[in-house]
Amino acid sequence: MRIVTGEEMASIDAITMNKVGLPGAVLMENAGRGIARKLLDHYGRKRRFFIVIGSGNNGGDGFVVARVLKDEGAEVQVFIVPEESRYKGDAKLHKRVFEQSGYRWKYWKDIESQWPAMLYETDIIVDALLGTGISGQVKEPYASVIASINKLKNEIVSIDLPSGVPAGSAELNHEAIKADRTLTLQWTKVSYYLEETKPYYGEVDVVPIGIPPNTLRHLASQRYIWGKNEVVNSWVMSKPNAHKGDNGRVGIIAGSEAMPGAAALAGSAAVRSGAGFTTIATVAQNVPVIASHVKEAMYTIFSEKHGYLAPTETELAAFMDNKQSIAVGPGLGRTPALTKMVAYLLVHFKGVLILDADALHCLKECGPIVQERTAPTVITPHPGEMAMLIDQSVSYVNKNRFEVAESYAEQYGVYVVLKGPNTIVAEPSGCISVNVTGNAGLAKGGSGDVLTGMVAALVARQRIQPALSSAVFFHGYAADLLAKQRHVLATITPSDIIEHLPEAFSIVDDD
Ligand SMILES: NC(=O)C1=CN([C@@H]2O[C@H](COP(=O)(O)OP(=O)(O)OC[C@H]3O[C@@H](n4cnc5c(N)ncnc54)[C@H](OP(=O)(O)O)[C@@H]3O)[C@@H](O)[C@H]2O)[C@@H](O)CC1
Ligand SMILES: [K+]
Repeated sequence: MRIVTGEEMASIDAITMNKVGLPGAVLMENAGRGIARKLLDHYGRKRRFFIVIGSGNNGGDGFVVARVLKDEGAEVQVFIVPEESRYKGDAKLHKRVFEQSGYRWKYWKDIESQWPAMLYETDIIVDALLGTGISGQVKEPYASVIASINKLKNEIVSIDLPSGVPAGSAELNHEAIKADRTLTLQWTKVSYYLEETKPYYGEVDVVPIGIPPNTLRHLASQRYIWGKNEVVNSWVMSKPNAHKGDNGRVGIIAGSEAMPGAAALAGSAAVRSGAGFTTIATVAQNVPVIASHVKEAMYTIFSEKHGYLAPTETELAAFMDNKQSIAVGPGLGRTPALTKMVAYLLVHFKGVLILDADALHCLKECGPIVQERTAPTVITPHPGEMAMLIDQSVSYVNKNRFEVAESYAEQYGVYVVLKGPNTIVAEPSGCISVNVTGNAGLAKGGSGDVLTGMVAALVARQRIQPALSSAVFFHGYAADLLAKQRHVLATITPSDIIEHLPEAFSIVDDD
């Protein structure tokens, strides 16, 4: 499933109309009919609908919804916001079809003074004011209509997107509809995955409108949702007679005297995610503690300085040998020795190198080496670490997650796993996949260490892009399974996530 901006949606609509030959009025009929069907299925015919309609094609969808609901016997009141003369094209056509079906609309401005009272007698407000065609700040009279609707307690369902919310960005410094549900057309929009705009959408459901998949080849951007189907379809099963070497040799360089837990979590997650051999490199005094938690791993003791790892090149060279992937970062602390270690691994390690947590802070100094590296490099920053890497604020990163991840991946030739709600995986090619699993239970120290271990295990035995996106999926999916069982998100711990990985992985039935 693709994720699009308003401009992209408009260009695919235009290609469908002009090159494929499917008229816009048919797409609008499909859209309105699909939405009406969802409304009837969800709320039933006995509910009272109040549809507010704007002047563009989103309003045109509203006329189709109103007609189909009325045809089905539902109680529907229809109000238009602009002057009647503003309608043109497909919206004008469907306004006429609505009228010629024997149905009537009223002007919003004529009922404005009584409408809060009218709405007490209404169950559901359908918002067909503005869609993907909005530009700039919401103007009057739309701004006042939106503000009035938001004050009510009625259930609000938006068509395509909540009116006022831009489709492709989080630029929102004006009033926008706060929907309970959004029935979005054909594909979800970028702003649904951005922290600032997501809450406006409420629950989201996708309504196909009959755009042929073939038209997608005209889309330059490649943003996808990575869901259960993608995980299952891309998963490479272990051979029935596999031996442990076939399942990947994974190295985890993690932990310092004060932070043994990060190494235990990352190592344990790698083991639970199916790594054939997991070797944890850490400081000597940590080994008994970590080994009591991760019995299946092997241990390498690196030289240290004041309780922090400071391996020699010989130690690093020996550790790299035979490994398909190495993750470095969790619990290491930011030391000059870490920068040297990261630089050495970037140059000499020929497998997949995953840089996380403290190791990310070395990247700014190692930029040119990263660009020269031919083996895959993966970085797993949270928004704060991403902001540090590009010298921007966290809020800038949150508002521009897609662009930030994509441009860093392309510039440095790395795979960026930008964490947060709806974690993004950006490939150096510009392809982006977005995760839809996970919940607030993951917002805890240690949760990132678990993901790092999972990533290290999966990239060692699967193709890199599906491995990254699927690791993120399983991490969130385990949290969702826990949420279903316990309901209290705050009580979910990273160790619980690791324990629930077998259940999460069961969707790929890898036995
Ligand atoms: N055939 C198709 O293409 C299909 C499209 N589809 C549907 O169409 C939607 C996109 O339609 P669209 O492009 O007509 O834009 P849309 O969001 O309805 O509104 C644009 C109008 O709003 C106004 N306006 C703009 N900015 C404003 C502002 N800041 N503040 C206030 N008003 C503002 C401006 O009106 P004006 O002021 O010029 O009267 C402008 O004309 C899409 O989301 C989907 O629902 C589906 O039916 C499938 C087929
Ligand atoms: K809308």
